[in-house]
Amino acid sequence: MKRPGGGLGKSQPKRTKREADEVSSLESQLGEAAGAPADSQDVAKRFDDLPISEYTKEGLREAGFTRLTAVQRAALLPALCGRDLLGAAKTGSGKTLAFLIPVLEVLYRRRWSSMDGLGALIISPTRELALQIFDELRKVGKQHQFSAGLLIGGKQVKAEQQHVNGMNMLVCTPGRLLQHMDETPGFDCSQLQVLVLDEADRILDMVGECCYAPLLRPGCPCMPPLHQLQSPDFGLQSMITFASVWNHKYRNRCK
Ligand SMILES: Nc1ncnc2c1ncn2[C@@H]1O[C@H](COP(=O)(O)OP(=O)(O)OP(=O)(O)O)[C@@H](O)[C@H]1O
Repeated sequence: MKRPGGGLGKSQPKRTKREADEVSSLESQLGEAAGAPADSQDVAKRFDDLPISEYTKEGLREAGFTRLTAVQRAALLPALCGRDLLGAAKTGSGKTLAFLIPVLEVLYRRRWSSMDGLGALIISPTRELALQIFDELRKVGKQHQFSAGLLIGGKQVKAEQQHVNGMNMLVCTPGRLLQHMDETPGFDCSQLQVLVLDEADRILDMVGECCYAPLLRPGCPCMPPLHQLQSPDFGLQSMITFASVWNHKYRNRCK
């Protein structure tokens, strides 16, 4: 796990004028895209043509990603515009980048810093998947300054507790997340900007019928109910859920 403020990649100075200009330009491009009818939007085929930061583009280039997959073409622009997303696509179709890029970009545009706490929570059903997501996050987020942590079973919870409250992004499995909610003093998810459930159908099978509101456990003090997180008093901009199979059970539970 990275230390608070340690960043996903190299250390960088405070936000520069170039970054501030880039954020306003991105906000205006995304504002236009959000206002345009969906069928009139020209969907980018290459990452370089997307309205995303140079840091993310550089991370993608370094990792060898140039062209969007079909699920990325369908999901990225709406998610970048801050819309909630409910998607299903088969294994290996590139869902991970379809949610990691919006996570990085929402925090970047909101000028999230090490002082702002937990801004993005990505929940995955298994350790192996969580680890894969974390590895991909480290690659594409390399140029950003955010701190990121991986919370999965099989490690000493005490060691994680020393750093978890300083993380901007967490990739976790449901059981370990619940453990931190129960046992880590000051663990706070109330400032979340983006919430991602990968393989949401499997997560819901694991945690039962309590669904997303309040995510994993009704009445949990460190995680306000979803409707509150989405109110103007809180900042949740988007919730992204993906499954590898689309079925009625998944759709009904996500309502
Ligand atoms: N645009 C892209 N160009 C090239 N390779 C890509 C692209 N997007 C994703 N990949 C690669 O394709 C592989 C599968 O992607 P990913 O793990 O995101 O799929 P997934 O749909 O999440 O599958 P799973 O359900 O198994 O997690 C990964 O190795 C990933 O790095």
